[in-house]
Amino acid sequence: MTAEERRARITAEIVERTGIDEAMIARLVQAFYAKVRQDALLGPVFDERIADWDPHLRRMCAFWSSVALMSGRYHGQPMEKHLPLPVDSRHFDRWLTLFEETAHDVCPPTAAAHFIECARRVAQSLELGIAGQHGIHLMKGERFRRPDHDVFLPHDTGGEMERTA
Ligand code: HEM
Repeated sequence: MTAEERRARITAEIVERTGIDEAMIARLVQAFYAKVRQDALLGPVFDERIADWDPHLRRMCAFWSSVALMSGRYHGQPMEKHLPLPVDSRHFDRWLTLFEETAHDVCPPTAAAHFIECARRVAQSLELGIAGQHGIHLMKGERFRRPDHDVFLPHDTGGEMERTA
């Protein structure tokens, strides 16, 4: 079996088990970013960088198709895009909360669980990468927290650049 055939087989298995298809991905992406754009913590971080949302949403559909269905549709470098962002564990927690809410609203339970598992994995690796760029090697269970003057926050919440368990 070729690598392409193996990938097609894995995709077919995920589709059969979860019911995820491109239409469900499009609904999830639309609903999630509608919430993100309204969010006091995350909205401004995106507004600063995304002028035209249509290409971003198309990229995010391709990304989720690649991650959730192993379709190979996305060709990009998310880590590079996230390293310069003024974010820390607070933003990742909020991102995941909104994503999980949306997945449960938009998808059947098995599909939601699959998306959420993938999202947690990618979020963790992005947070590890961002911490690493600041010279902090996060150990298992540790989180990346920056001083507030170095991070976008809608209001003052306190904190130093540190690891937190
Ligand atoms: C702290 C939470 C997050 C924030 C504030 C954030 C913000 C952003 C922003 C502003 C961009 C556009 C960057 C640009 O075009 O210059 C972006 C792109 C992207 N984000 Fe995030 N993000 C977060 C978490 C995540 C997570 C957890 C994932 C995956 C599960 C993710 C996946 C992506 C992808 C795939 C892109 C497109 C990269 C490309 O252009 O190819 N993000 N994000």
